[in-house]
Parts: sequence; structure tokens; C-alpha cells
Amino acid sequence: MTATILDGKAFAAQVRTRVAAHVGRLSAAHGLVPGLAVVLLGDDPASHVYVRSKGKHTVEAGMRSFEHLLPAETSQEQLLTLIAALNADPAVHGILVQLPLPAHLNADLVINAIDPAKDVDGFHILNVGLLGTGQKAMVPCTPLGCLMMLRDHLGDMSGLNAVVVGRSNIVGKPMAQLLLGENCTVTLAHSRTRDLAAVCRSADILVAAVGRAEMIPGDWIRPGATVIDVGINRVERDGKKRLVGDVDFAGAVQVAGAITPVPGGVGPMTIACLLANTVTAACRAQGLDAPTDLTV
Ligand SMILES: Nc1nc2c(c(=O)[nH]1)N[C@@H](CN(C=O)c1ccc(C(=O)N[C@@H](CCC(=O)O)C(=O)O)cc1)CN2
Repeated sequence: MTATILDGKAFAAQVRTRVAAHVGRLSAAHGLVPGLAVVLLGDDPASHVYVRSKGKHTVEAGMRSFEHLLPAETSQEQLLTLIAALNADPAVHGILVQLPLPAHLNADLVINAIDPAKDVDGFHILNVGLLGTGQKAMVPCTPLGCLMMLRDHLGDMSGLNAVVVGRSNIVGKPMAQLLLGENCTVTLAHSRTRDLAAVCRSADILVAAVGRAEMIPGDWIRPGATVIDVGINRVERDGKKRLVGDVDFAGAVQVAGAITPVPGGVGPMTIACLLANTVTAACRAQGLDAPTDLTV
């Protein structure tokens, strides 16, 4: 069997088209132009690529983009002053601080300084709590993108065994919450899980979010399972730089029912869902219902 390839690049383009259509309607009917502020500290090349892409797609969707590129030495106080100004700015509906932050800054303090209503990353403790208790929250972009792809491919997921490998605040934990919300039986596994191979083999849905290149081989995958690979690992093979996921794609594609590739799977959905979250935040700020096709 060869798995169906779940094309995140194409799916993300569809989500962005939906976002642009909603932005057009909001602007025409309510004079509302959603605005997204992105804050980046330092010179990390990959972060610069992601932030440029966020700005470009924000503008292409008809929204306002506010970019704040700051030196790596920016102090906690300076960053908190900027966040306070963005919280108070009515043209800004979404605020995102690109991670990782330089080591001298306290990421929890910074994230929790963002107005939770403008927290389009869904990382603020209030949004984490709302999601965990099944209430209306801002949902982190990568897990939201994974869920949209899973719903599109599988439809009803009730009763399926879902295994999430990786317990990060950005992906693993919120992903597990979202799958619980879909009535899956969820296992949140990690590096200390005993017999990880057997746990993975029990999965109808396997989400790999550990950040270790190709650590999940094909023979850990249940035949026919749906595999979502969140890993983006830069490796060198045969003298060439390549991006690979947390799953050994060549082995997994022979066994799985469906699989996301790397690149071109979950990654592009992250930015599409950021745009979607910005529209959701703008609508809620204006007392309007958020579009149901952009959120969960
Ligand atoms: N504040 C945040 N920081 C970070 C997040 C986040 O969601 N919020 N996620 C990642 C980085 N990220 C967005 O910020 C991101 C990562 C990957 C992609 C993507 O499209 N990947 C492509 C490959 C691109 C490449 O060549 O590097 C793919 O997988 O096809 C988009 C966004 C950490 N920080």
C-alpha cells in the first residue's frame, strides 16, 4: 500500500483564499481591516524567513501587517513596553512574538503580557486554560492546522486512537486537547514513554512532534494509519542540506493510509492558521461572530 499524501501547501492556499474572502467582507460591511503585529528579536535566519512570510501573506490577504524587528540585546522591559503599546493599539487585532526568544528573556512572562484577546498564537495562559476546558479560545496555529487537515481527510474521528509524540506547549499539549475535543482516545507520549514503538503502533492517528529527525520508522506505524508529521529538521545528506520530518517518510509511506510530507505538509498550514486566527481575533474584538470555517 502507498499512503495518500496530504498536501499542506495546497490546503494552506485554500485556507488563505477563505481568509481573504472574509477580510473583503469585513472591510466592506464593517470597515474592519484586521491587523497583525509580529515581533522578532535577533538574527536567527529561519525566524526571519518565517516572519517575512507571515508579513507577505498578511498583506496578500488584505490585512494590515506591522513588523517589529528588534536587536537580540533588547531588554525584557523594552519588549514589555512594546507589547503594552500593541495591546493598546486599536489597529492591531493580533500580536505574535516569534519564538525562540534570546536566552536572557523570559518567554512565559513575555507571552503572558500579550492581551489574551490579541494572542493569535494561543500561547497565553488564559487561552491554554480555555482550550483545556473546552471553551472558546485562540487555538495555537500548528495544532489548528493539523486538526483542519485531519478533519478534511477523516471527517468524524470519534473513538479513534490518537497518539501524539512530543509534549511541547506549542504543539504536543494543545494537539492532544484538540484530539480529545474530537472524541479521540488520546495518548500523549514522549521521550520517556516505555515501549514507544508499541504505543505508536496502537495509533489510528499518529502526530509526530518531537523535533528529532526521522526518529519514527515505518514499522512503528499501524497499517492504514493517518500520520501527521510536525517535525522540521535540517539535516545534511550526501553533502546536501535537506529538511526532514520526525517520521521516516520513505518507510512510513509504504504502511500508512495517509501522511503529511516535509516540507509541504503541516508547515505551510501554520502561517495560514495565523491569518485565520487574526480574522477570528478581529471579529471577536468587534463583537462579531468569528467565521466558522476558520476556527474550531
Ligand atoms: N510565535 C511562534 N513562534 C514559532 C512558531 C509559532 O507558531 N509561533 N512556529 C515555529 C516556526 N513557524 C512559524 O512561526 C513556522 C515553521 C515552519 C513553516 C513552514 O512553512 N515550513 C515549511 C518549510 C520552510 C523551510 O524551508 O524552512 C514546510 O514545512 O513546508 C512555517 C512557519 C517556531 N516558532
